Amino acid sequence: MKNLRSFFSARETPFYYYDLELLDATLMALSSANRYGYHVHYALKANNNTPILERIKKAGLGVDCVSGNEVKIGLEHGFKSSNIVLAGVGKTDKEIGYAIDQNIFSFNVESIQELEVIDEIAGKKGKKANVSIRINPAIEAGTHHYITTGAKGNKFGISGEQLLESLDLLKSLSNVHFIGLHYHIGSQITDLNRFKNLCERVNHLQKELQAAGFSLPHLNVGGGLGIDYENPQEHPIPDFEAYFRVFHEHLKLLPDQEVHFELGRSIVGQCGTLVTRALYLKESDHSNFLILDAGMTDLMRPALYQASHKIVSLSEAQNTRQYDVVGPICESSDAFGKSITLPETKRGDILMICSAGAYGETMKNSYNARDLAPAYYSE
Ligand SMILES: Cc1ncc(COP(=O)(O)O)c(C=O)c1O
Ligand SMILES: N[C@@H](CCCC[NH3+])C(=O)O
Repeated sequence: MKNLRSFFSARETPFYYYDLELLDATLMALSSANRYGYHVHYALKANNNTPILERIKKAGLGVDCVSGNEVKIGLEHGFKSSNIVLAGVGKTDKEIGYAIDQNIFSFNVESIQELEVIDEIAGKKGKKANVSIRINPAIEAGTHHYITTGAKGNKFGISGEQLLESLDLLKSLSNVHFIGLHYHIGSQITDLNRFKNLCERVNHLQKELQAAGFSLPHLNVGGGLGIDYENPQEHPIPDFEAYFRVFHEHLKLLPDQEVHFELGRSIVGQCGTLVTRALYLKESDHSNFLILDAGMTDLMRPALYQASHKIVSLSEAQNTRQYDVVGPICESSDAFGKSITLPETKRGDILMICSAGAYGETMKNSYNARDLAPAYYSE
């Protein structure tokens, strides 16, 4: 911590700091837990910084993208097009055309109309596009409702029934190759039973598809494994062993069927920290405010999902106090936590907002004409 304190103190705040050794250790743990030959695609939306992507590529992962630009970033960082999947409910014709030109591994198709558009665009190019159909299994992920994606009423994918009703159409489209099913039920899922429920839904639909004469070579079960935001120091690496075991034990695979995952947060979440300084302290009748120079423009998750990130103070004070920790943005939702116990803090003290590696920088913005926080790395 001593070295970090001087590294942090010498720099203008706020900024992101990444522990690349922790990222490497996380990638090692992921790879040793994957004893089943699963294909893991990194969800690039979680963090697309070059040093991070370089390590992920070196570890042999593919990428999961949600826009043409993300496909481009993946390719520019050396990921093979045969290891790239593209999801998204609103793919534009331009993005579809680009991904077809790049020969990506598969489109994760989110509506019947999109399927027809991909078929048409591929036909014009004289190509055949691989497609997996994204299924909304209508199960609860037990996470904040803004980050469930496979529950009733979510915009993602189509129902299993809709797929079964569309099989004749699928057979009739000559420019798409129906290779698999795709699922992703949500993010920051800590109850592994939710994934067991997913496996049961997958098994059920696979049985119906087989009865209809479809044996698909690929199954993509998405990502969503959560991290420990409360105790990041105690649990810096998620339990990938237990996670993969759920799928190994509960998925009923067809002979030679390949399984794909799309993990984001669990790979990069814990290696990133938002480093900030105390700007002002202000007591009112109701609150004791600690006003930071980092805010919701740097890390949006607390304002958007009432998410809580552990705050660590580098103050050396012995006594503690409770603070309402807020940012400088002109929004009352710009707060990192209420009644947080911290060492007594004074203007200029450095604080770390932990577990900010995933959906931190990729969601940062310049509202209030703010500067974008830069990134530094442990190497
Ligand atoms: C389609 C898709 N795949 C994968 C992910 C990655 O999720 P996570 O970062 O929770 O692993 C997301 C984000 O929720 C997603 O929307
Ligand atoms: N952005 C969300 C996760 C959603 C990912 C995309 N479906 C978060 O910060 O937790």
